[in-house]
Amino acid sequence: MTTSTRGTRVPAVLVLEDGRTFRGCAYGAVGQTFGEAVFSTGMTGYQETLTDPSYHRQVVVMTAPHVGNTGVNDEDSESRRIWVSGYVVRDPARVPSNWRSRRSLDEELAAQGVVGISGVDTRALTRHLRERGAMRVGIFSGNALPDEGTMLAEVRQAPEMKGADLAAEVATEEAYVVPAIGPGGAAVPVGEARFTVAAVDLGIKGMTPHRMAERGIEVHVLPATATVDEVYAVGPDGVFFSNGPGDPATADHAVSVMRGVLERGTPLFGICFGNQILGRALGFGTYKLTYGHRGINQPVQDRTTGKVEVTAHNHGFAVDAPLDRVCDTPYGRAEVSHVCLNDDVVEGLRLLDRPAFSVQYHPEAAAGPHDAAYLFDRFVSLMEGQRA
Ligand SMILES: NC(=O)CC[C@H](N)C(=O)O
Repeated sequence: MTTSTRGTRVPAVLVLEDGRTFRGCAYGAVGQTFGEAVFSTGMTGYQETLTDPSYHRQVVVMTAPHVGNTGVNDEDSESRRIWVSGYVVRDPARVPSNWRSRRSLDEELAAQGVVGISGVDTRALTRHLRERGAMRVGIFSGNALPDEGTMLAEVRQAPEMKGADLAAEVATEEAYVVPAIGPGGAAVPVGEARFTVAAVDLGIKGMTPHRMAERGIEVHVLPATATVDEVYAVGPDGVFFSNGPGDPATADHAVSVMRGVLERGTPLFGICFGNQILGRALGFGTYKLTYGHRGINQPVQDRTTGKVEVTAHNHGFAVDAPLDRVCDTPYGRAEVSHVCLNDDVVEGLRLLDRPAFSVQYHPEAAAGPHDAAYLFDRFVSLMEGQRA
């Protein structure tokens, strides 16, 4: 049973695995929770962040001081539920105000059993994570809290993100179809779309099939466990691998399915986890970033055009591929197509001899920015090229 903390001041404490603690008030559900502490720098889009399945098992610290101002609506969620395991804010809105708002963020977190904490100096916490790196954390709230030694011991027993295999925990169990959208916004009958795409769901966000549907693509979303035969059973013109939670080093099944697609030469597009899986399929390694990229204003350069885009990110791992040369892989030549201008992290991969590419960031970004939406058009061009 969870209760909302609205109007009350239930004490809460956040305990990092290195022993640093922050005190505040309960926000959302009262109880205790654990996860990996990460910070997001997005000033808007908290509903999309909370419902992004890639945040499964992460406690998200918002650097924007005011959160919850526009409440929660019935339209903007990226999936069926909130996935963050905990939520840390400085100064939540007391009264949400927006014409679409249906309930307050505090009520929504409580209704979904998500434990949060407010009144935290999120700037100090973010600086700490930036210096020491993402680490395990616990939030404990209630009128009778355990002593600090007990809380710290519990945090240190929680599972780490490195080595976590989480995609199957968030992905759909049943395949489903997102129909193409025709002129005037009408759904195109199944089977009559311009293109069919098999989308392997590793934690897909709702906006991704929508962005494809808008381009005349019928999207068959398949469970994370789908086999190469199941992918080809939908008769795809292209195959897509989604974003998702956890450590890409554990995604062996997805890597082997992707290799099956690369062998057949079907147009392939990957986003975020999908980019890391393409990296692995080509023989590159992946590694954990110190504190990751999360937010909606990260500068990325498309090295094929030289253009810089402002982009949405949510990743804690990255592909280890050389920036300065074209590499020979089992599937022909490959290169790093996109790079983050803040820290030179690999943000995209492109094959030169096969119709396959991927990006580490989010061209579908629902709260925006939309600078990278052209990547969906690139995927369409690859499918057109294959037909010609
Ligand atoms: N959004 C994603 O797909 C994240 C991929 C992976 N879980 C990471 O943290 O890097």
